[in-house]
Amino acid sequence: MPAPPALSGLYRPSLALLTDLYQLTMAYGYWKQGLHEREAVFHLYFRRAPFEGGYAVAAGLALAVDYLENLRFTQEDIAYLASLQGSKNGRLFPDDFLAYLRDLTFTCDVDAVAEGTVVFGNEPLMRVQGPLLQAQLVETALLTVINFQTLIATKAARVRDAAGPDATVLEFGLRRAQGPDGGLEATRAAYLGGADGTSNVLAGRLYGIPVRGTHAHSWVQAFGDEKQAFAAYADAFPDDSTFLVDTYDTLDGVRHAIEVALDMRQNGHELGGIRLDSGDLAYLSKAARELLDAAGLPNVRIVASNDLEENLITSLRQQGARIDIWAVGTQLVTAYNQPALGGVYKLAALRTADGQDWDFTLKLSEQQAKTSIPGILQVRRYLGDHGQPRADMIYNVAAPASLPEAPIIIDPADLTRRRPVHPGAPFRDLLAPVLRAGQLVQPLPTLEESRELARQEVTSLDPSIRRFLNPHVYPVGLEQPLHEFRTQLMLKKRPVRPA
Ligand SMILES: Nc1ncnc2c1ncn2[C@@H]1O[C@H](COP(=O)(O)OP(=O)(O)OP(=O)(O)O)[C@@H](O)[C@H]1O
Ligand SMILES: O=P(O)(O)OC[C@H]1O[C@H](OP(=O)(O)OP(=O)(O)O)[C@H](O)[C@@H]1O
Ligand SMILES: O=C(O)c1cccnc1
Repeated sequence: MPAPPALSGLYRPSLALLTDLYQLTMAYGYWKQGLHEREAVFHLYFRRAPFEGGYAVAAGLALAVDYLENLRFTQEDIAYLASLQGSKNGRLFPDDFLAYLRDLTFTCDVDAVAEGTVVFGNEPLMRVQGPLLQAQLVETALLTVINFQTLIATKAARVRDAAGPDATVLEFGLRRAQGPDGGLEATRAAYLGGADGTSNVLAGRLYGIPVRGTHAHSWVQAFGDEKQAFAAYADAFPDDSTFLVDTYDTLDGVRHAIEVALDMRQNGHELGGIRLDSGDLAYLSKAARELLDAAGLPNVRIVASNDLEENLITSLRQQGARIDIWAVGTQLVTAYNQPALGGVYKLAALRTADGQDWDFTLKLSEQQAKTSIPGILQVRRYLGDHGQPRADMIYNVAAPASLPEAPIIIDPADLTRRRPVHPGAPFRDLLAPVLRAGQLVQPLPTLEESRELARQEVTSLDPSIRRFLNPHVYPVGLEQPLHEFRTQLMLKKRPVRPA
């Protein structure tokens, strides 16, 4: 089944109004000042990996591109904007500006990190270069898409890592997600990050994600007794049954499942699995495994659910739990322990008025870590002998200085953290052309391909970076000349006040 990234068509033909009002008021202001065509460069990045983890998995590019390619203000959008009143009872936007918006299409260049790539704080996941009005206008939608996708893909990668490569991870979160769109898009990101399937049927239909499921407690309650309920389910799905065994007493439930499984076998069918949804999952899974094995049912798989997340899965595995399938809902789709990724979108360069040169721009902050990075940025990833990421260097592609053989990278938040890059180390640049003048350069990877990339990328990371507790900080830094340039700019912009 084809898997279209269907964000734009999902709710309405246009998502042009999926923005904060200030993007539109700034757009009008730029247009009025004649600045709307001035070439600008923005970068999208986050400052800290989520969940106090050592990395994030970049996700959402296909959805972002779908939004950008379909960015049009429809007649209805324009009519709505025309209806907005300013506080003096006049129209907020005049007709000539709305006529300009009506004809607007997205013509910027976009360079981005491929979905599934592991990424770290401060490095751009996306660079948007083009007319100031357009590059600014898309900020909010790009952030809402990339922040959420990257957050959930990262959570899923952690769950997958905890479950181990041989286990199956299912995402069961729709009912407790942040609304219909939160549920749908979380499923996409969870699959990209490492889940194997979902209970979410619309996500299956839209994104081609395998759909899986068992049955609810209500199914058992609806029948006179548990065994009867299992038999009825097996009657409906003789080759696709997983029985939920904990409605009354889990181990009694396992015994009833075994009785029905043996009856099924008489008719040439095999029970697929049982699901445990409460109690001590380590103890119960071991006890259930013993009962199933003793009954000659070693292939019946044990599914566990109940507020699972990566730390609990790690603990259950350490306790020797015999769980084959981890069904993870709420904690995954809501990113329960960190419900937002703080990705930002910052202006970093603007053409000079004569169009010949660049003004590199900076947003200062009281905290050095929050001061933005000026330039037209690229990320160079240096690799170890086995292709494993060793260090990332952010550099300015518009600065003519040639990169030395063994550059020094400097932590943007702490200039005392400097690190030479191993001379001659292999590298690759992470930001690749995606759109040129608003047109797709080449087809994007499929969701399956991005998922496979995420798996390879996460497993290529050193375990010290992957661990959940106090992970090792992966080195990310500015190339020395960029660091020096940024420092000069910071000093220039920060006024010296008398003591
Ligand atoms: N062996 C274990 N070690 C650590 N945590 C466990 C273990 N077994 C289960 N848990 C987790 O403990 C939490 C509490 O589970 P428990 O079934 O006791 O309570 P509950 O969720 O309130 O039950 P119910 O779903 O029946 O209301 C759940 O998140 C569950 O996944
Ligand atoms: O715990 P989560 O990780 O969010 O996983 C999803 C949960 O949703 C279901 O419970 P619910 O009580 O809604 O329905 P049920 O009667 O089918 O168990 C399921 O049994 C899981 O416990
Ligand atoms: O199929 C299931 O078992 C399921 C689906 C969603 C939520 N909880 C369980």
